[in-house]
Amino acid sequence: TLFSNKKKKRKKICYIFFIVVNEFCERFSYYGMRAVLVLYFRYFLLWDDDLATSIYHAFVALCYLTPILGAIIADSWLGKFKTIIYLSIVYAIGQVTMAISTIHDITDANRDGTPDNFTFHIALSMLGLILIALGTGGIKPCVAAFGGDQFQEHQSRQLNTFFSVFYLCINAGSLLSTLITPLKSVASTLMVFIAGSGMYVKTDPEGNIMWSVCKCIGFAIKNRFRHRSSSYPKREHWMDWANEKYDKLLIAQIKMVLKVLFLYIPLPMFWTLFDQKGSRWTLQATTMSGDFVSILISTVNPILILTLVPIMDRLIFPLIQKCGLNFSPLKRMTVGMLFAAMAFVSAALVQIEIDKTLPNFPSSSESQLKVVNTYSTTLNVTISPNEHLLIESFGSSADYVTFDHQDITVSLNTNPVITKAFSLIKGGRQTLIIPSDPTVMYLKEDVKSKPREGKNAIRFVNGYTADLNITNLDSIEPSATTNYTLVNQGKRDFVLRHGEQWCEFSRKFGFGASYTFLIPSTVFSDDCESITEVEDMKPNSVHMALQIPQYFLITTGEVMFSVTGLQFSYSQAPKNMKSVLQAGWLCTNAVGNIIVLIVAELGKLPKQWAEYLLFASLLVAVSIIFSIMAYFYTYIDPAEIEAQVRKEQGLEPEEMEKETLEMEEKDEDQKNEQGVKQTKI
Ligand SMILES: CC(C)C[C@H](NC(=O)CN)C(=O)O
Repeated sequence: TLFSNKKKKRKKICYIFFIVVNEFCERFSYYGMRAVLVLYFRYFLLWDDDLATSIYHAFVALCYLTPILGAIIADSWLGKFKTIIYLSIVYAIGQVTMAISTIHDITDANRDGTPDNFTFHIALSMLGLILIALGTGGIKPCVAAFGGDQFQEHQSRQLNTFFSVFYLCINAGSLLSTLITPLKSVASTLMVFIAGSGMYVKTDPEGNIMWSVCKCIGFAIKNRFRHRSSSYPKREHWMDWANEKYDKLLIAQIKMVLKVLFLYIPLPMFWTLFDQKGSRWTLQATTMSGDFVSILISTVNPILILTLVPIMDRLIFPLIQKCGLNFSPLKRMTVGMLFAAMAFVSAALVQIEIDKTLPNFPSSSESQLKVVNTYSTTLNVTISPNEHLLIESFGSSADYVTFDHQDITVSLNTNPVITKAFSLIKGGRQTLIIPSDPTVMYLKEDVKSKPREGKNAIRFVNGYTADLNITNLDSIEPSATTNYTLVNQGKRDFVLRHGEQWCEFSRKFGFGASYTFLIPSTVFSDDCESITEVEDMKPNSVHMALQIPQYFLITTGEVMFSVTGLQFSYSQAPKNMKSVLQAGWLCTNAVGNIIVLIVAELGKLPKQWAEYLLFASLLVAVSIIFSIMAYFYTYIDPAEIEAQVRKEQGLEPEEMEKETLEMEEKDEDQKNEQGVKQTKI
């Protein structure tokens, strides 16, 4: 017996391995594609930021809505195994379609590197994304539930470990996703999953269960309405009004599912905060310093998951249990929400620090102006009505001057005095460039937000007497100013050239700054030494490491909330509705994403830190509501309830046991048979 038990255990580990590796590969493919999706929208389809982010969030929301479809197909029709196989094929077709849509040569007849027919590429990529959403979302509830199905009722500890390992694989897949192409991994996902085919415990679908559930609920509501008079005796539960027509077992199962779904109502709020990691927090990082921005953003969450899940499972939860505290799943989820709220408080504190260092940008009714002087002497600049600035040659005004009107007149104390009228841009920042011939002074528009991704915006004013060529820039005419170019952090070299003459100019950049470099007429004679710099925007000074606490808190929250939610959704579902409840759980994520979309569309509070605090407070309020709901929730053992109802229906426990035994024996025979077949092959 000992030998055969060990053998069974080893066999189980083996086929669980196929399932978790399958999840690893699938997440690998999904996150690998998702990581480059916004870039594809921005730089291939040439969409603007807003459209790219909206479509991205809509796609993510769709990926977490389609699980309902997958669950219906699995529980009512194909069974989980076949659903996973077929929808994985749809998934792979989606990835191929998406890949084809990125080949610009298909419509680039004139070979200029730009597609000629954007509509074709957009249509193809949208089709690809829909297929991917259908594939990834459709299989998601089935894989988790299918994994759970491999365990027997008494194996609840192993089941919990399975879900933790399953979650680890999700995150290991997402962590490594950038290294291997997504396409290969969909194919390997399928192969890994099929490889374990002969070993799995496959539960059969029980007819069109979803349709029966809807009909049963509809009947209960109608029947309750028909018997609304007080002369009819009350029933314990409103679903009991379906007793006249529907099987008691089905009614009991629906009650279990509805109880859990009701509990899910407040949960999207957690995901609303969680999913802002990828939007608001990423933007916050671009206003900070530190050279690990992209690495931090894409890897910190999965790395923390890989560390925290084992720590929680092996250390924290057992320790809490040893202290005699009952840290039930719903309590864990509540604490998870509170951690996410704390993460947002931490983000607000970081934001307050950042705000102290941010430039004072103009409001929508204001205009800001700075003056740069490349004239040969110091100038006294008067900006009507009462702004007087003294600006050295090849220098600038100390900071931007803010005006609440747009029409200004500028006078220079040259001989004769030069006066010129300008109209400033409302809500904009501009620089008045005074060239060597001040009569042609002109306005140049400046950046009015922090350069993206911690880059630096730089431009040059040519005070040299002839055209100049600067590395990577078009040639600049005398007295002209280039447009901004974005440069990365670190040391950058520029070569300035005019005919045979040249000199090299080096500059070390930080993060998120903006500079105007003034090139004097002596530039070649002093080997670029005399180039002066005007700091239009200071580099970021709050270090990105300050974001680590908020990532740590939200990931701790995720481990408590999400891993537990996954286990809870499986354990509280009746056998024939496991995928449906998994889908319901994933839908809370979709709704959370939709809320992010709506919030982004509605705009933000004037202060970002206030918005973070608002979200934190909302989640605390929601977690209080959830804890009250959880207090009234009684954990159930679906199998026990089903057995009890069966017993009440007259099916003797012995018969049931016999039935189960027969099924188990059948399963075992089937597996042995397949094992023999495989060995023969
Ligand atoms: C809604 C899911 C549980 C999301 C999950 N994401 C992560 O684990 C991210 N740390 C996924 O399945 O991708």
